[in-house]
Amino acid sequence: MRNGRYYVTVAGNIGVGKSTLVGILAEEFNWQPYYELVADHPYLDDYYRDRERWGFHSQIWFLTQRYQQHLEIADTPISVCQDRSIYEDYEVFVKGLLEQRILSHRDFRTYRQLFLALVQSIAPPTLLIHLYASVPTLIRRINERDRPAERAIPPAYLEHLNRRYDEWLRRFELCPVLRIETDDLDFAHDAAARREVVELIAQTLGLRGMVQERFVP
Ligand SMILES: Nc1ncnc2c1ncn2[C@@H]1O[C@H](COP(=O)(O)OP(=O)(O)OP(=O)(O)O)[C@@H](O)[C@H]1O
Repeated sequence: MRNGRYYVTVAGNIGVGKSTLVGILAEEFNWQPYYELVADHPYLDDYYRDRERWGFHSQIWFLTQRYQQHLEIADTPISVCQDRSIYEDYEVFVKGLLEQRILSHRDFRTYRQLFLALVQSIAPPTLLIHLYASVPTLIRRINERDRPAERAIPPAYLEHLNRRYDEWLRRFELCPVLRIETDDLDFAHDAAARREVVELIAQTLGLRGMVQERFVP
């Protein structure tokens, strides 16, 4: 806890349940939620048409939005929970684009310089929650949500992202990491699973007594 408030960030693959969990934490603990901004992305259509041409522009847009959100979080006087952090932009997505040769080494180095300069001024989270699900589960959840742009996401890409998350989080040392396996933990629809996940996070943060009180019928 920094200055008497928690900053919890939720990391994980597409459709794993990050925004669902952020909503739950905001409700349970009265924290300020911060969701991912994807609307109004001015490069997205161009990017899907020609990834090599627009990948760098698109990532700079994401980085700018995320940095602004981190500044807002730093200014928020109460505890916050965040759907994806700036670290994932670089460690999972940008490094992934380099690996897939969508981003050139030259653009990658430029991005990295900017990223490293920006993160220097950002306070690390109190806790990073890594939500994990296997690819078949991710596909089921993405289909359930049914966003047109996501219908064509190849399973191999979700697998690649799962690998990138694991590789990154093995090295991550900025704050404690709580990994939650969600294949058999449906906190979106099942009240008992929701209680279980809230309790686990509360215990991890040392909030246990407070949560138990909330559960008294
Ligand atoms: N633990 C869970 N078990 C089963 N279904 C879940 C679980 N968590 C979320 N869902 C369902 O999966 C879908 C995706 O959830 P959500 O939008 O929270 O994912 P996300 O990680 O925020 O995705 P993205 O980053 O792509 O926006 C929703 O339909 C949600 O109800």
